[in-house]
Amino acid sequence: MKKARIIYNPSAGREAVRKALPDLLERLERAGYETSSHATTGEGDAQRAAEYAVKRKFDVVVAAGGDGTVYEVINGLAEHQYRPALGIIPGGTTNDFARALQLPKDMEEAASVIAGGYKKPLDIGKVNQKYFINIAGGGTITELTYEVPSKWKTMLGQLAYYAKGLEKLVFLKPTRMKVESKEMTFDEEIMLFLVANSHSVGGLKKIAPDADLSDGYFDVLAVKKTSIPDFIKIATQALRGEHLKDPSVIYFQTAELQVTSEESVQLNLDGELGGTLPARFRVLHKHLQIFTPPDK
Ligand SMILES: Nc1ncnc2c1ncn2[C@@H]1O[C@H](COP(=O)(O)OP(=O)(O)OP(=O)(O)O)[C@@H](O)[C@H]1O
Repeated sequence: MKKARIIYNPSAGREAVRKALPDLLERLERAGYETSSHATTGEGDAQRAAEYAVKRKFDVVVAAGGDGTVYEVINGLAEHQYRPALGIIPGGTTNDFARALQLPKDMEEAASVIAGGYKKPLDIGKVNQKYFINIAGGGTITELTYEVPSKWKTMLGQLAYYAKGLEKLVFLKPTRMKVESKEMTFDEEIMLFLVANSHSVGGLKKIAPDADLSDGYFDVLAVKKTSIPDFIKIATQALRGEHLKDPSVIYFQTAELQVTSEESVQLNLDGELGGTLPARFRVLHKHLQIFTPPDK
């Protein structure tokens, strides 16, 4: 019998996953899996739980929670030779990656996607000794995701991110960064820097419109130094995916890049604080088998 383990964050999404867990387990059992679960206890625990699942040769690991839980689980799986297939249950506040995969918002329906058995080999990103699957970023505006207090998330849900974003905009300042790759090299003052594996982050579903999770490339987007009103204009255009023609926007594809700065720049990996520059980014092509809705 195939073994599936659900690693879930009991505090995510106002305890939504904790409440749904019995139904999620039952859905997988009906699909023929022997199931077990692990409730995470705090930072780093989902990664340790994923490493345990690798060691015990589970067939499937399910990350149930928000993007932070998915990020930790990926980091527990990525560097091993044997890697269980990954299922995702969107139970967090924003669920960017689940959205990029076009998973159903309803957790039981997302469990049915895993039960359905259709999966694809997808790319992930490696940066220094860490891994990400959705989007990595740098620049003061990207600090907002890990600076949102969890109390705000409980009270406001996704609005908490917009509130923090507005606060960050007021203090937005450019950072000088040097980006080097085979395809493009620049040394500029940057308002926002993104290395996208998928096309969607936050409410911006077309921020990296050409990003494809299995093409072997990152889509790199940088916004050069602008005034705050111009930055807001570009952000508004990004809602419709119309920001790429702005002269302040640099956009290109590459499988590998090196980023350095003389300033202290924190890296945002899938919404979590993931170390600082300098950083070397590399695509690990089709590195993880991930359950998705079948192609239409
Ligand atoms: N039992 C727990 N109690 C409190 N915090 C936890 C617990 N388990 C994990 N965490 C923390 O929660 C973070 C991840 O939260 P997660 O992304 O799953 O949910 P979220 O914050 O509601 O959603 P989103 O990331 O989409 O905003 C982890 O980085 C970890 O530090």
